[in-house]
Amino acid sequence: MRKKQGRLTIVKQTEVARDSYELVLEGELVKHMSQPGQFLHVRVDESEDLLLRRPISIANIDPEKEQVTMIYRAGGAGTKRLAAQRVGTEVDVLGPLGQGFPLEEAKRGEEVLLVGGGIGVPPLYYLGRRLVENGARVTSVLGFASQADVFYEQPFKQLGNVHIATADGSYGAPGFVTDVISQQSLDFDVLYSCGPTPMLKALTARYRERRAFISLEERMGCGVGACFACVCHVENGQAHEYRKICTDGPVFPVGEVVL
Ligand SMILES: Cc1cc2nc3c(=O)[nH]c(=O)nc-3n(C[C@H](O)[C@H](O)[C@H](O)COP(=O)(O)OP(=O)(O)OC[C@H]3O[C@@H](n4cnc5c(N)ncnc54)[C@H](O)[C@@H]3O)c2cc1C
Ligand code: FES
Repeated sequence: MRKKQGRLTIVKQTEVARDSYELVLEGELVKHMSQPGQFLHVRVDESEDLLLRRPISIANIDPEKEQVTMIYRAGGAGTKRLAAQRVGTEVDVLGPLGQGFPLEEAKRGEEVLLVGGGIGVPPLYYLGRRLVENGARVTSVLGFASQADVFYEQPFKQLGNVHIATADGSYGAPGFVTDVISQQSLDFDVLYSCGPTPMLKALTARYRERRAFISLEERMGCGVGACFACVCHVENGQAHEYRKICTDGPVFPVGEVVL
């Protein structure tokens, strides 16, 4: 597939939780974006010291306005630089990249469980919107470190039932998303998840035999299949069998790759 790259203009940049920003970009490149779970590779600014792009998931798309929303945590040098960019600034974006969540796996009327942790929550919002449009019934379980980190509870509530968990117990249920799933006896036809590796490992251990899909947000370099920084091994595969998270993923069927 031909690489897509363009300059998008910042039309909104708001802090939605502690050190977490909702960034809305506008421009022609957005017309190529439609698959939930794909990501954009963002050049945070034009300075020489931050040449490496940062991968950030698509959290929402408004095709009519040609706007894409991302939600990111400003944790390191690059994302902090991005958070300092103001409305009206142009940002260099490569994408959409990767293989997103398979929407067709959830049929009309089926129960879908969205399980997100921290910066893994954003791509599940656009996924949930598309699933609801397709007639699936969506329940979301969203985990955060603390109350100050919680974002997008209301938008998710518009899609269906929402359960929030915080690790320190300051909001919602105390503990992890997996605790909530057990306590509430939540079941599903299809599960989609994105979040930290320990969470994805726990879900894989439980739901290996189920219709479940996980998105990996851990390792990335070039974003386009050229550098091998994102390689992961296939479960029970030969030593030479691998997948590239950037081009084969970031979404994989549960149990396909070694976490
Ligand atoms: C497919 C994908 C989707 C993602 N979606 C989101 C999202 O929607 N919201 C969000 O907040 N974060 C997301 N991330 C994580 C985000 O890319 C990292 O938090 C970010 O790159 C860290 O950059 P930094 O400038 O804060 O840190 P720095 O420490 O300055 O980063 C240094 C280098 O390491 C890389 N790096 C560091 N941590 C990560 C990481 N966890 N994943 C990938 N590369 C990393 C950076 O890209 C950069 O090249 C996603 C990651 C991937 C792979
Ligand atoms: S990030 Fe370079 S090959 Fe995947």
